[in-house]
Amino acid sequence: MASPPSSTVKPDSARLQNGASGSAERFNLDSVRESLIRQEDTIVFSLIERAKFPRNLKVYDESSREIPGFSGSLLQFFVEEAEILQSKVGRYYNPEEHPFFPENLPLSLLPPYNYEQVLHPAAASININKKIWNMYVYDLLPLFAAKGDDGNYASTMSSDLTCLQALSRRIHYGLFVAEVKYRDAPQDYGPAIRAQDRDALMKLLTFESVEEMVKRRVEKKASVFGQEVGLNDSGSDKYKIDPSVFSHLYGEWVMPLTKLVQVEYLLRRLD
Ligand SMILES: O=C(O)C(=O)C[C@]1(C(=O)O)C=C[C@@H](O)C=C1
Repeated sequence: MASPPSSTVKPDSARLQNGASGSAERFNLDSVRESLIRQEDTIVFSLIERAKFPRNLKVYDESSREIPGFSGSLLQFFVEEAEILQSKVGRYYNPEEHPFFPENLPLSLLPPYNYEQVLHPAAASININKKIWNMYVYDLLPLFAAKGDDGNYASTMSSDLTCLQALSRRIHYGLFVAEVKYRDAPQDYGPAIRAQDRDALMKLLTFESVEEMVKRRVEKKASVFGQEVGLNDSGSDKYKIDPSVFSHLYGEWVMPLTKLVQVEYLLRRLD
């Protein structure tokens, strides 16, 4: 596998909005990867927080009729209402943010912040949050949340919202990764885009050595951040979440979905 390309984008030609990296100065493959690395911390911390509560299956029951006039799960109600509020204060002006329930979101009551537009307008049509939702609720939660019900539904859903938004932000960050890669090598990506060749695009944007590093790093972060800390020992082998859950999460879902976002974006990059 060839070593990952380094970016040739001039810093002034495109500035990344204030993203998770906190940097508005550079837009290149290194800065985009730095943001992905920082977002790992957010994801690890948010899942550790969710692990304080048991599964609380009632929250995810789509046939429940708990909320008068609403058909769907308690979590669907909670996230929809949270997004309405967050939209009113401008969350979705940020091109890094993607709502789970984009239908009928109210306009912001605040004036838009002038985020630097580095993405092709086609980015606005890409939202894979339904896949992210199903992955989180049906695949990921059973891997780390203890069986049981403690009735703490509101706190559980608050944690779920934080996890879902962190995962969605990370996975849709593939839009920025793809834009950098295209700008770095239009001569490589152009023919595959014009041929609408998904497989060729997937091959071009995949770096297996980077993926291996990412999996090892998230597992290590989970073992550091999630370790039970006592005063009398130098470290324990008890963790709030089994660290291998994180390498599995990234290997099976986070990176494949980030790559799917990259392919979807690149396919439309020359529209
Ligand atoms: O770092 C990159 O080049 C990316 O495209 C990001 C990412 C990831 O999701 O972490 C995805 C695909 C690559 O194979 C390696 C890593």
